[in-house]
Amino acid sequence: RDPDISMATALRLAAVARDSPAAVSKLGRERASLCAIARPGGQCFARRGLVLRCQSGAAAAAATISKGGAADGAGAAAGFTVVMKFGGSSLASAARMREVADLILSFPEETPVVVLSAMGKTTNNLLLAGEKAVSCGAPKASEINELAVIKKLHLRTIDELGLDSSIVSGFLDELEQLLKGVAMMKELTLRTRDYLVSFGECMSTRIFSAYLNKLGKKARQYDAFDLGFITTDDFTNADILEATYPAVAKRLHGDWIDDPAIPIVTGFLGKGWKSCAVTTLGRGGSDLTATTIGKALGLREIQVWKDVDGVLTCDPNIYANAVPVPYLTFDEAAELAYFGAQVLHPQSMRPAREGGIPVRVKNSYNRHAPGTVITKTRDMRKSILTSIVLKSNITMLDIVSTRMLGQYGFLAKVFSIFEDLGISVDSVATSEVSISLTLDPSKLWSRELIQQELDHVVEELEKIAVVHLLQHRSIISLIGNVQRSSLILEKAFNVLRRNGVNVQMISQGASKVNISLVVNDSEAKQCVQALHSAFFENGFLSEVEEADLAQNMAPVLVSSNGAINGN
Ligand SMILES: Nc1ncnc2c1ncn2[C@@H]1O[C@H](COP(=O)(O)OP(=O)(O)O)[C@@H](O)[C@H]1O
Ligand SMILES: N[C@@H](CC(=O)OP(=O)(O)O)C(=O)O
Repeated sequence: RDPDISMATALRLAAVARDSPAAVSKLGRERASLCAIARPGGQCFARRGLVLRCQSGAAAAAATISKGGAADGAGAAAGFTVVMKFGGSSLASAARMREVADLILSFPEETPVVVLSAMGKTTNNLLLAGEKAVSCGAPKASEINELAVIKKLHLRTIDELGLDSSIVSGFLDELEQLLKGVAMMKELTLRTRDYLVSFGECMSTRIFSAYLNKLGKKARQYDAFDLGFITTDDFTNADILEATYPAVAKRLHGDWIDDPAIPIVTGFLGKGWKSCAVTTLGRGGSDLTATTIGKALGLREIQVWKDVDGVLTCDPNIYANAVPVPYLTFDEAAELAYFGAQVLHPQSMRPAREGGIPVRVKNSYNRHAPGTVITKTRDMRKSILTSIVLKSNITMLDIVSTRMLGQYGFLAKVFSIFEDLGISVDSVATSEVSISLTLDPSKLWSRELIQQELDHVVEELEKIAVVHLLQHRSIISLIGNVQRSSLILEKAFNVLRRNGVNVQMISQGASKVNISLVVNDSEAKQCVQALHSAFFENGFLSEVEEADLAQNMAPVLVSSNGAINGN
């Protein structure tokens, strides 16, 4: 009976009224009013500055619901409930687009914002086409095989969905012109590369939006760079800036009020704040687009639909016995992604964590599988090891001080060299006179001159240390419960010793959920398989659970007279 509540509060109440009627059953007529507010029409009045007065029957107490309200109510205010993101694997053909449309329409109770990646392997093909254009010469640019593959896929999809080819023909012509331009210039800058790959998402979203409209479900296409996604100007790996959240909320919300239609947004893309050019958020960046929209609109849930039954205990391409992990925390998911699990973009958990919005990883090929739910906290009591991640082809540096500098002078100097060269370090293990570390391959891969760069790092470090550069190494990351680290390490080293594998570096933070082990590339896959069978397939986890249970019960016996005896 609050006489004056904000729209955001009203919407939260409305959501409770709609989603859990039992919790508000005593409200009777008020519940009906609240449910009405949850409908798009109800919310529009308040958003436009009009005031809703909720009269409660005989009691005549009224609640005034006025515009007010924080950004966290914006999405709900416009009626949006979830973000549904579909990756390239979910959108590889016309048949898959039909499936995805059917999937979205199978949730009539939801009003989604849809985020799409490029169709199938289009991003890879665009990148390959760009690289070929650099060296093929302008007359040959039109004949690049990947260009033909991209044209064929999009035109066939359009045809099979019964749409008009004009939806993509302009993009395909411009793409060919762009490749000719690259061929003429004989160079592909990072900025041009981002513009080039943006064609994938620009076309997939236009096709899908037209298809939904054809089915009679009103949809509206958005290019993220026009929607308000403002980023740094770090082409190929841009960061989303704070201004994005209110801008995206305002635009989606305003458009919905004027003319409700399901937004179909390009994933992966943004607009550089200085250059105003198209930027991309790093490979797999559509996950980040989805979580950013989820936070901007304060939605109930962010769904990322993939081609696997959720986040699995390891990469199914490395080991087919991988099984889904039902629950993860944002920290675990971020660590997993950062250390190489392709299933999620490394930065994508940040907006979801900040907005406190659950992320659900689902399989668009198996929609009834429960998937993985990622939240801020989860019950860790039974958790030991959650997932094993492999990051291959990394470079390790073994740096031993020549003792020219004191201990902290040495560490400071080593890290300042990496800072000067703009190279990120992944994992570190250190003693008083030596440091072993691994370098972030994604930072190196995005550059052309990897070997020269590494030589330069070594040259700089050799001024103060003896340096061994060790290539073709892999990091195996054990993502698990930090409280059980001794148990995880005991088991892991047992397995590795039995397999004759020598661990070359180990790194574990104090509070982190990740233990990283460095081994040779050549033995890494076999290690992951052996570790997976030992932890997940041989009843180990249930054995530990039983042992824990026995241990917790054994020491404390309650006698019949109620006295407690330690044992
Ligand atoms: N731990 C893991 N759990 C699930 N999938 C993983 C894992 N590690 C790697 N993958 C790979 O990630 C793929 C899904 O991610 P991605 O290709 O980015 O999907 P999408 O393109 O649909 O967004 C899976 O097909 C699988 O091969
Ligand atoms: N199409 C981009 C962005 C993306 O997120 O793709 P996917 O959702 O298919 O991983 C890429 O391939 O990197």
